[in-house]
Amino acid sequence: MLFEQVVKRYERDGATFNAVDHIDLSVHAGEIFGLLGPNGAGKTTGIEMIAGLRVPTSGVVRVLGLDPVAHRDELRQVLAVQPQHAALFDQQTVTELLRLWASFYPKADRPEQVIARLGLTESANVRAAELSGGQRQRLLVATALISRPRLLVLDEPSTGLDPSARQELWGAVRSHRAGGGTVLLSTHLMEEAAGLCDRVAILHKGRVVACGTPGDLVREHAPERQLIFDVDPDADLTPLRAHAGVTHLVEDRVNGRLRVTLSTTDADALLGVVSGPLGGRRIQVKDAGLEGVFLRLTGSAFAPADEALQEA
Ligand SMILES: Nc1ncnc2c1ncn2[C@@H]1O[C@H](COP(=O)(O)OP(=O)(O)OP(=O)(O)O)[C@@H](O)[C@H]1O
Repeated sequence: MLFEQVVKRYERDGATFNAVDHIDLSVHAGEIFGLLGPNGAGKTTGIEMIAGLRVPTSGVVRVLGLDPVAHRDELRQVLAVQPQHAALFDQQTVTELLRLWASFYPKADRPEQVIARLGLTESANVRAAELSGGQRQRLLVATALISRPRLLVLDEPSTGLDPSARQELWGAVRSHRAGGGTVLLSTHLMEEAAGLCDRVAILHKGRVVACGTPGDLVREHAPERQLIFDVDPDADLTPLRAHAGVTHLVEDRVNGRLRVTLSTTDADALLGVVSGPLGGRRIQVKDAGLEGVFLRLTGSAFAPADEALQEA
């Protein structure tokens, strides 16, 4: 999947703006690629251009070598998109709907297999209208998975899923990749981006502000770590304050002890000082992680998992 200088311009209140603003992006065969960005960053607009549902204002979009607008019918055989919202035939059961979907594709998976993989077995005979939000979301993902597409595109697939359903979804995504498929997904969940995706692009106001493996992005944009520990109240913190790798240090009195929280680019060396001469106890080390990268580059926090659950 390739984007070259892609622009999508919309009109709002009589003015135009670029919801997607000169994006270059390539997703390699066999990877799980995550699109992250605050609300309104342009993720869905990008996904809809991949699906051929929106025409770029300018630039080039290629999906598996094809132009999604000109070759939509051809692409439909090898690309599947799970939209954020979709109308389903509400009177059909989960199994009936998936049988119908499977019948459109020559090499589709068996409905029972996809149902089991996404933890929908207990809902197999439930009509779509009667599914819970999370079950309906899994059914949407199932309709995309069943055709065994070369490129699977998921728009916020974890929305509304509880933690165990999320694990099942991630298992299904990984096994799609293991079977040779490529996956592009948008997400608001840090855990999903960091744990599931091989590479991620962070979008902000229609632009790609960073792209790479989660590990590389953390090393490049948020290398600091936090050390939190307790010491005796009369401990001498001068060596820590003087250390070139310490960027921030805060002291709090907690139950007669001194609680120190510091940010550092040199956690390994400082750990030696804290646990050795300084006699630090209850030492915790925290990474800024992808969350730190996101915060630094977009100015917004990732939605906490609970909030993402409530969105459904
Ligand atoms: N048809 C449209 N006409 C005008 N503006 C639009 C249209 N569709 C989307 N937008 C605007 O374009 C911007 C990007 O929207 P988009 O839905 O692509 O963002 P997103 O990153 O998917 O957001 P979210 O995380 O909230 O789903 C937003 O400001 C949105 O309001």
